[in-house]
Amino acid sequence: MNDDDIDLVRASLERVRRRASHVVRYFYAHLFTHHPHLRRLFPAAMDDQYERLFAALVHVVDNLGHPGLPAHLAQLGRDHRKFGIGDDDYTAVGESLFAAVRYHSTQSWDARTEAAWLRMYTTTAEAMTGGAHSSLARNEPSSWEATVVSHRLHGGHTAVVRAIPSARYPWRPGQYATIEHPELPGVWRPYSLAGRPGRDGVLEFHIGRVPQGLLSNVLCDNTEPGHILRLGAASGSALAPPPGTEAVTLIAAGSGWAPVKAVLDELLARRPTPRIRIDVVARGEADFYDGGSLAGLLRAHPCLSAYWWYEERAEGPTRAAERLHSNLRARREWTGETVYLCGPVMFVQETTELLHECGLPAESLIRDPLPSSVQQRGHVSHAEQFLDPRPVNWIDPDARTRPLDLPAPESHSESHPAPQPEEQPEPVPPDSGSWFAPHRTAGRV
Ligand SMILES: NC(=O)C1=CN([C@@H]2O[C@H](COP(=O)(O)OP(=O)(O)OC[C@H]3O[C@@H](n4cnc5c(N)ncnc54)[C@H](O)[C@@H]3O)[C@@H](O)[C@H]2O)C=CC1
Repeated sequence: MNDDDIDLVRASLERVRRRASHVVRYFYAHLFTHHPHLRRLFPAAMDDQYERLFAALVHVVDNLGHPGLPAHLAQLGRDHRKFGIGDDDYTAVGESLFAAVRYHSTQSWDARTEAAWLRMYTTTAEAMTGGAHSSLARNEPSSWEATVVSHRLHGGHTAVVRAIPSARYPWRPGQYATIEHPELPGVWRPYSLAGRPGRDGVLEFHIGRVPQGLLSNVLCDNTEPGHILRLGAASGSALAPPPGTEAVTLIAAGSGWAPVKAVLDELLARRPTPRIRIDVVARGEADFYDGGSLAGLLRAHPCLSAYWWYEERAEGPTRAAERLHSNLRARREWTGETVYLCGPVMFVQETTELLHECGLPAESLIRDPLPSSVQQRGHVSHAEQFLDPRPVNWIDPDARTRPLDLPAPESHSESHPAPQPEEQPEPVPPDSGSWFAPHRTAGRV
């Protein structure tokens, strides 16, 4: 497809974007009417699926022409083998997609637009089926069964689940796996792989509870050793900093610690080992659920220093992040440093902006690998978000409205001294009260 095609498809999608929820409902109605056998591939409750489909479509269209898109689609096709879909099903999906966009485009749909959509969809489907065929040629399973060997729930909100797959499960630090639980057939969600690949074959996942969430809450509350989960192929980029990196800062908030832990394990196995600083942001002092394993690593590796940032009682939920940000701002030297960052979407975005302001080059920042379809929970227009605001994913909604009357910012640490910036950090501005604004909604898995 050429640049004209890309422009036509983007313009056409932009026109139907504000009616996203109608488009996806029409799409599924069309698909299930004409191909009823495909209904079994989807969960019983489809609400979340509506958002995910449109977000995935927007993600592809936004990235048309990007050199990384074919590899991403091939990986998606490999992962879609877990649904048991064949090449013909891609044709069926394409027909329903065109029908849905055409129906909602009314007068703006013409022969040129249709031809551009056809070329876009054919290229996309070929890249996905190509990925599925190569995976089949390598004799990979279409999905893996994994038996839960341990389950620990921390602070009532984050579970560390360890499971052993029935066959070798290839993955690299920074990647994620989609999981299906027997209690929720057809509901798949991605979770980062933590720990080190290959050591004992056991896979580790950190699952945060999500208000009104489905799979995350079942994995927190109704999962125990012996349960069998199903996993899709490991996906996403392998994100460890390049070999030869001398200084690395790893920043994790909440269960964003999972991929950071995997990257950390890989870095610690390197010789020479880089100098590593870790900043962990958590809701409260007791809420860093994996402190025990980090404390062990700190004792064993002198190249490592770690800092805990957490909210005090009665503080707003972004105060720990603000204190970390003041500290990052006060750190003068970013040359030669590689930073890996993972956590709630808004936290990642704000920290990214701050690091760039501090002079960290864009290429030195490695960010959360989760695809935007997962992070953004639906790429809808501002108007639609305003009319249908998403819940803010915070465990204690009242905490957001408490007045903030706080002492000067300070940092907290365990095992190692608190970071002492050379200069006083800038005072933290009072909470602007914008926590409820729709654009600040944090995405969750
Ligand atoms: N579980 C996993 O495998 C992975 C999870 N993630 C993401 O990490 C996040 C972790 O969620 P939880 O553990 O529930 O984290 P959380 O909700 O407990 O947040 C952790 C900390 O991040 C800061 N924070 C939260 N929202 C913020 C905001 N809007 N602005 C500034 N700072 C904010 C707060 O200081 C908070 O203490 C989720 O969004 C998830 O999508 C990312 C990659 C992997």
